[in-house]
Amino acid sequence: MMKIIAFVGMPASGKSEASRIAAEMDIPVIIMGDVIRKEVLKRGLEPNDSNTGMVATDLRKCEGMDAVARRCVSQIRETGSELVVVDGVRGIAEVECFRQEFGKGFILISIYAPLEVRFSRVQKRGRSDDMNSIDGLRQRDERELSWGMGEAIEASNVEIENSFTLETFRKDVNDVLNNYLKSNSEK
Ligand SMILES: Nc1ncnc2c1ncn2[C@@H]1O[C@H](COP(=O)(O)OP(=O)(O)OP(=O)(O)O)[C@@H](O)[C@H]1O
Repeated sequence: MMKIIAFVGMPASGKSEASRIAAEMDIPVIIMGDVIRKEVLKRGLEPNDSNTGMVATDLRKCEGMDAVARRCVSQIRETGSELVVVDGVRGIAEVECFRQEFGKGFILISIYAPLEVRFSRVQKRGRSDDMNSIDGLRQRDERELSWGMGEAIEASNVEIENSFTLETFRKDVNDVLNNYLKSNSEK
């Protein structure tokens, strides 16, 4: 059975870090945001932050909350890989779409780190769209939750805590992914 693993979690919980670990293990990673960037280019727009946000909202309005997930399904199948990681699941509608498509082969992993820990990491990350106060991060959390992130986290099959060192996290993610790689090769 084809296995699809997706990471979900609050902003700066460590999802990109987890996907990077998968890529290092030579597992194909499908980035949901790329679907939106592709659509931005198709519409002849400049791929900046505001256009990306606008197109993401528009796609969901026109085609439903699972629009981006549905566009990813064919890309996932085209990899021809038995194990694929999907980066960027944000809402329960997307989880339902993948569950419907891949059944028990879809595995959702939530990543958890407390607000204060995430904020200190955001400050170190210094990404242009990052917030510069803990209230800013709290507002970002609220926005994500209002789009169904809370339900998606609740629907996860496994939780990985990322409150410790990066080394510990990398080992934990590696162990979980290896488990699924192994259970694939046993069949
Ligand atoms: N255990 C850790 N110790 C120290 N730094 C960490 C740890 N885990 C992640 N980080 C760092 O914290 C920052 C946030 O992590 P990352 O970008 O992976 O989060 P994300 O969930 O993808 O965030 P977003 O939802 O905002 O895109 C990154 O700079 C990452 O390298």
